[in-house]
Amino acid sequence: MVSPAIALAFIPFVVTLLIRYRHYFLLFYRAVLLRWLRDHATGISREERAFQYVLTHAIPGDPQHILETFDHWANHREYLSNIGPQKGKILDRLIYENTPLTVLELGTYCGYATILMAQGLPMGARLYTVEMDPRNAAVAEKVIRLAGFDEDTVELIVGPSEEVIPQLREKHGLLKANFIFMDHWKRCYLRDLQLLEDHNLLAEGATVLANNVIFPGAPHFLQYVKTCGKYQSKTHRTSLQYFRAIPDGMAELTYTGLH
Ligand SMILES: C[S@@+](CC[C@H](N)C(=O)[O-])C[C@H]1O[C@@H](n2cnc3c(N)ncnc32)[C@H](O)[C@@H]1O
Repeated sequence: MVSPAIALAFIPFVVTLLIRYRHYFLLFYRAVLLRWLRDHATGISREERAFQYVLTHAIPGDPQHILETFDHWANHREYLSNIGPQKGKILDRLIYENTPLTVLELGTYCGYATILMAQGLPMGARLYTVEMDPRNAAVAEKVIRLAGFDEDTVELIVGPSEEVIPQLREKHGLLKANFIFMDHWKRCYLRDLQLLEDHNLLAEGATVLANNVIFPGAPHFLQYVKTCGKYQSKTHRTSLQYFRAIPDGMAELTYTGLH
């Protein structure tokens, strides 16, 4: 039995923890608890609820307005795992600077970053986006088509990246990617980068942008890109999507092919 005196001594420690990590607790509350409660109350997923809001508030065929409507929902209603406006600016600038003809996104979610990238692509470019959760993919498909992008511009592939990547060339006609946006589960980053290398799917000079390398973090991935000799890399320091108080970053790699 813990004596009341010892229990009292822990109170300042617990209060300090609560204050110090309050943004992470708030994130847990918004992203996990609230989501769970509302999923049960409404019987539909958070992503489907966000889509219904977008459908009734956004202008069809206007990708920018659709992005802003998602941002409004995520800021004022429920948290979403979209890349969000702050990191979106970095992604938008890199697409503009690189003018890639073939783009691969790993982790489509609701299609937010997909339409952000698609709206900046040069004529004739093609974007492949991979999502393993069929419910998220169903939402993304509707969002991408609502934004006005057809199958020739954006192809959504439903399946886990480890199964899809080896089939990209034969089944989907992707010869080499010039721009890769990695935004799926962080533990898959290293494995999938090596899969892309092994299947010779990275064009020389290709840009790889990896999200959330600080929070939740992808240490093995970062260690590999720094030591393998195949990439030049830098980190864009920013904050977690829709949570300015939580530091995060995106790693930008340039594939040199040398090792
Ligand atoms: C952070 S969200 C992606 C956000 C999206 N890129 C955006 O900014 O709009 C991560 C998504 O990756 C998907 N995912 C996770 N691991 C995956 C894998 N191995 N293959 C394909 N999709 C995956 C999840 O189902 C989830 O929808």
